[in-house]
Amino acid sequence: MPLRIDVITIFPDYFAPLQLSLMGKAQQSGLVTIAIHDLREFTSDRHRSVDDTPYGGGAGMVMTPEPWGQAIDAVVTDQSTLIVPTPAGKLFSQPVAAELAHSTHLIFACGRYEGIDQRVVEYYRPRIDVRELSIGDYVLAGGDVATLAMIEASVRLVPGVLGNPESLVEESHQLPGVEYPSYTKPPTWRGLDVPEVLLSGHHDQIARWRAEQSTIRTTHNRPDLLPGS
Ligand SMILES: CN1CCC[C@H](Cn2ccc3ccc(-c4n[nH]c(N)c4C#N)cc32)C1
Repeated sequence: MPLRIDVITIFPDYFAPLQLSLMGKAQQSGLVTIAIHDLREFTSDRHRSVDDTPYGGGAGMVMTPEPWGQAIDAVVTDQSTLIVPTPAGKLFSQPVAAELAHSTHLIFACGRYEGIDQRVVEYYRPRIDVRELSIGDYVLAGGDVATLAMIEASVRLVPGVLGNPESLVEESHQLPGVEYPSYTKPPTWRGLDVPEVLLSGHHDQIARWRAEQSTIRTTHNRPDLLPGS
């Protein structure tokens, strides 16, 4: 059963990249089906409006609930998971990507303006799995880029999508922390040599060096990922 993904957005063109590279191949292979829906197709006024002023005042506009209700109702099943990208959401992570990769049906609601009327989440929460997710502690202009990131991170984990499953095995055995540095030909580039141990053929020494490099990089760049931190 392929993973089905429905994306609802006011900027369908944002998702053209999903036809390229790994995501495109995953769709061609039938492992994943991705459909993009223009929210404005679900409006009923001649201006095809999707936003209005916020109750309680405040800057900006809020996306009105009815177009979202119409659009989600058009694709939802009892197997659906509704993903709502928002800076207020739980942090998206590799374990979450792995969960989504094993879902049956994902619906991404890409908000804009100041976000989507909260009653959309409240309406679907008793009916299906609803997840408000954030891709990081910075503010984007909408949920579209976050949706692209979450789709790519999740779909690459769908069995059969990655040509070489070995890379997933290596990734899953990744020490707590960041990856070691990678090198390829030429052995010397602009006077800079590849670390000798990588040319030695001594796999135990290479594994030890890579683990050391991962720890050094994690300590410098991401001490929060160190064990016991
Ligand atoms: C000034 N306002 C503040 C609230 C959000 C407004 C823009 N916006 C509207 C919809 C929407 C969806 C996601 C995100 C977002 N930002 N950062 C992340 N990690 C996200 C994720 N996932 C941002 C969004 C801008």
